Amino acid sequence: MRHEQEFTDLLHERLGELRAQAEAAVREALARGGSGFQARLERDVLVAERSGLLAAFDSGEHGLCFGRLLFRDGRDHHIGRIGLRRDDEARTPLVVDWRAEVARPFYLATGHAPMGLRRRRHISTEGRRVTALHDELLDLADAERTGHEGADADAVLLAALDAARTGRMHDIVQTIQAEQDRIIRAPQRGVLVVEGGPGTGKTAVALHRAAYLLYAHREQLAKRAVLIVGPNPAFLGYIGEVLPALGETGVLLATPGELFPGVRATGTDSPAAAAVKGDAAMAGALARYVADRQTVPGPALVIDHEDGELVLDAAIAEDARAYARATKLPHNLARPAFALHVVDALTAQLADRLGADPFGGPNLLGPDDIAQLGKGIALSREVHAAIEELWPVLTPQQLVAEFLADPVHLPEEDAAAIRRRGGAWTPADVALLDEAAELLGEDDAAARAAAEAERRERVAYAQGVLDLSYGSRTQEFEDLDDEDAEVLAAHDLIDAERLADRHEEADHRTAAERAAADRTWAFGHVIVDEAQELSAMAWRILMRRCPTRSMTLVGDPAQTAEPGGLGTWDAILGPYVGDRFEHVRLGVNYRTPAEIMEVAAGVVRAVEPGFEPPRSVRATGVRPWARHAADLPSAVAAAVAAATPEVGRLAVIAPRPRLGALAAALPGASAGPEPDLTRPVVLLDPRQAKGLEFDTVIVAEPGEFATSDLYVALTRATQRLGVVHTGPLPEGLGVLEQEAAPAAVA
Ligand SMILES: Nc1ncnc2c1ncn2[C@@H]1O[C@H](COP(=O)(O)OP(=O)(O)OP(=O)(O)O)[C@@H](O)[C@H]1O
Repeated sequence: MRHEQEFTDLLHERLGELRAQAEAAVREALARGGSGFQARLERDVLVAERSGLLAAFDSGEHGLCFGRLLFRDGRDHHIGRIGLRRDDEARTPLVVDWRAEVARPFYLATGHAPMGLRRRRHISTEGRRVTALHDELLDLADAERTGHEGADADAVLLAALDAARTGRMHDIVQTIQAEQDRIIRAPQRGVLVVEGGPGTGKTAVALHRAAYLLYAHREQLAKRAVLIVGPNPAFLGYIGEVLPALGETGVLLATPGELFPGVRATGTDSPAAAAVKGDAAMAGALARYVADRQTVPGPALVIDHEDGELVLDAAIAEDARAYARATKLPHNLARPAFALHVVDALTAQLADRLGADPFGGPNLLGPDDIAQLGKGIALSREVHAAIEELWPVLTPQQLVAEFLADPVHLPEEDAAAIRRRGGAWTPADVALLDEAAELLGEDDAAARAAAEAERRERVAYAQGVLDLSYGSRTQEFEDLDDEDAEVLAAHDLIDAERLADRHEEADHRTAAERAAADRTWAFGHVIVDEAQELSAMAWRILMRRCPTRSMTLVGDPAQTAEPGGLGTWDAILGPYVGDRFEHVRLGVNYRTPAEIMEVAAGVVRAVEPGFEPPRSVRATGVRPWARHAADLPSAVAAAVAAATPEVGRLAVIAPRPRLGALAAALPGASAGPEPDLTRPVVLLDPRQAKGLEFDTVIVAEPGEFATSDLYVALTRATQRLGVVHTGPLPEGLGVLEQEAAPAAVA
């Protein structure tokens, strides 16, 4: 213990030195000022690079070193959240980044396959203090004893699983399991589907995979950024601290409704409307709708022009339209071809009339005269108005709003489900907007200008960095040392492409920030959580954002609830990659104790007899309970009062129509569209509860849940589950022990 404490102290000392160096470099660069493009560029590069280092050092504050590998050949490595090296000539590693290849035995070695290990040590810390050691002997011939050899190698894992929840997901670098490690480090290329039941660590694995890929392919991914798509804002808040805690910031977190820059999808669709809008048929309907806007006049348009009347008839418009469509360009980009053709035709018409030889000879106008006529026509406001009428310039917003007001090319029933005049955009509309933007060839100029204006308003980045380093001084840094110099030096480096893009005004934004403002951004890797929920139309957006198809898709078909959800992975991926995707399964549930999982599985088995849930890694001996009540809100309030733990979090999960009454009965609970999950009591509907977890869960009126929603709700608890109902219990929950109401209410 003393030795590991001394070593930890040394690491924190080194981290402090490195932090001080990075801060000094930033401050010096900013003070240097300098004018001119080159000077500013250099300063930017340095500031960005050092700020990346500072972020990594910050992440090393807690649990900097959590493991040690002692090899049979004498090698001895400490493993940490980030890597640090000594300040000697050889830059000797002090602690190795958990993602480095040499750290792998920490996660994979077993007694059967020790990978050269003699001993594996788990080091538990609180702040800078080493609190416990757990040694596993992998070489039984090893006679050395430290007194920390554990009979139970899973003690560290079980302690993590039992810990009270905080409303924020934590990283699992200390306890990644072998099956998870293989997924985290799977090759970057291609589509990897990770499937598993509730609590099998799909989300945790996806996030650690992002961290791993950013480490292993730093140069490429710092440039292109990683996109992580999650089902709702509360979920993104829940997972948002994991990657920063691992020192990674090159990631954009978004819901599918946030993928169209400049649009905030605050509206909601009925399930029927969401299903129609999510269907792949929508792409065809929109394409035909755009084609409808490329019109030919019924009666010819007669245009007043200074040199005489011009007649734009159906024949001219049809020819021009065929010509423009043949370019295969999107609508707005093909319009100049249409306009050109119309202007040429009208010019020929005018020239025929003005230059006609009364004696029947060839036209009297020369090429220059005709060119002059053409110029006049091309500049004519009336001609422009006629072209605009036949082939208007369209924005995605305008097109989709008009389409929704009067949907066409759909069966009447579908059209009726989505018909809407005005109102806020919904998440399902975002997929339509993106589709429209593709069809129209909108160049995003407006969105870019808006993003740029926002950027200018922000406090200067460089000043922000300085403030950050000063601000954090008050917290007294642990001295961390900087790991693998090569890793950290490459951290967040500004890439050549970005430099080349620079104009007079430097662009301080990270790749992730720039990606957020750019509809056409191609991400280096895309991770989709709760992937089973996405509609065919939402997949179209994601595939456009990831032309390399380097993707990790995470989901559980048994938890599918969205009406537009697609079902099988073959159906989802077939149109994009055929059958060329990897499919892996996680089978151990780390969240839900066996007692609760058994009940949840029973609910699914009632409709799907052969259903096999993931195996719970632990049992708590605490049985879930049910309570029949006359009045739901007061019974739930009493159950919450009786169950709220001193530490940890409690969630009440109820059908959406019940939330209002329950919120009134639970004044202390956080509720609404974006609840604060760090509060002791949270009130959610089952969709909001997706992906989250709480120490205690109370499910209200389970008879009103759809089966998949109920399965989600029942599997959110890490410790205790209760059910309060006024109506009958759904099949499968009858096994619950009925409990009397708490004394105060009874
Ligand atoms: N190797 C591990 N060590 C420690 N904790 C783990 C490990 N794997 C998973 N967990 C924990 O188990 C819980 C469930 O993980 P996670 O949320 O990633 O599961 P999931 O498969 O996404 O679940 P769901 O489908 O229900 O959303 C989390 O608290 C996570 O931190």
